[in-house]
Amino acid sequence: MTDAGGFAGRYREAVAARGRLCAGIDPHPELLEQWGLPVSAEGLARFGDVCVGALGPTAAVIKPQVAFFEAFGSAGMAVLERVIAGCRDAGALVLADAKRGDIGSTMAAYTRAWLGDESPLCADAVTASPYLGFGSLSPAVAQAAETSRAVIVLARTSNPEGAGLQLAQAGGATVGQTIVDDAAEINADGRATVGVVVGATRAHGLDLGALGGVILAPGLGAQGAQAADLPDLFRGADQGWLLPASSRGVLRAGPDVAALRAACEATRDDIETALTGV
Ligand SMILES: O=c1ccn([C@@H]2O[C@H](COP(=O)(O)O)[C@@H](O)[C@H]2O)c(=O)[nH]1
Repeated sequence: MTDAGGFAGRYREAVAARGRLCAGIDPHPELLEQWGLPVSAEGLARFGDVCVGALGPTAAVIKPQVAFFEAFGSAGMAVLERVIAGCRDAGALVLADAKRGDIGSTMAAYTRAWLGDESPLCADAVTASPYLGFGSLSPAVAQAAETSRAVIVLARTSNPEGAGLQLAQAGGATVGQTIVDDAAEINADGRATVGVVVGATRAHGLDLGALGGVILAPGLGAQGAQAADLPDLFRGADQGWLLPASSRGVLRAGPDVAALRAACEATRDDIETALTGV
């Protein structure tokens, strides 16, 4: 798969049609129970089917949290493969939230798993940790650029524990800002190959103006962030690239497919209203 505009065109098309929401699929054991499902690979599969049916045709971007599938071993990963394929077939972009990061040679193997056309886990984008050095992500960035996909790197995460590392000074800027700047440099070609994670849970202090890529902003709903916070938090950023994310806040509306879809649409509408003022 190649196209001249890279990931940027596919992403802009998806959010223009469906709005700015990344809907998370996080099958917490508590949610399986709340949905009346067994905490087993079978329950996970039924949870996944409902999510694909409800969110696949509605959300611009769907973010399965890989950890909740891994917890069930190979059976869980088989479910994840079906969820990824089902959401992509329904027209959503899939962002695998795997937060991979390792030395370059191992990163190349992770890249084959999450961004390789031949892989059953192949997604449109994957989250990555740049804390072995931004350059260690080069295999993923190169593969993403070549195949019109994206790598979304952790810059300023939504959890309070991230501050010590991400706000540390590194050569006149915070560590988080150096990640954003490294991403912006790659995105100067207009392809939006590298996005960043910036939590919506607190002021981040980053200059995102030159990023030119997705700003994944988790924290809406269960972590306490609200759509109304977004315009101020992301003032100065190109809000066309802002992609607020919610998992449990939407998933709690299940297991009824129509109710889950309505919760996804309502969250998306709140975000669009907050960002556009209409
Ligand atoms: O900084 C980060 C990076 C990733 N996440 C992930 O997003 C979802 C949030 O789930 P909620 O249920 O909406 O709280 C989850 O998969 C996290 O691993 C994040 O929260 N913060």
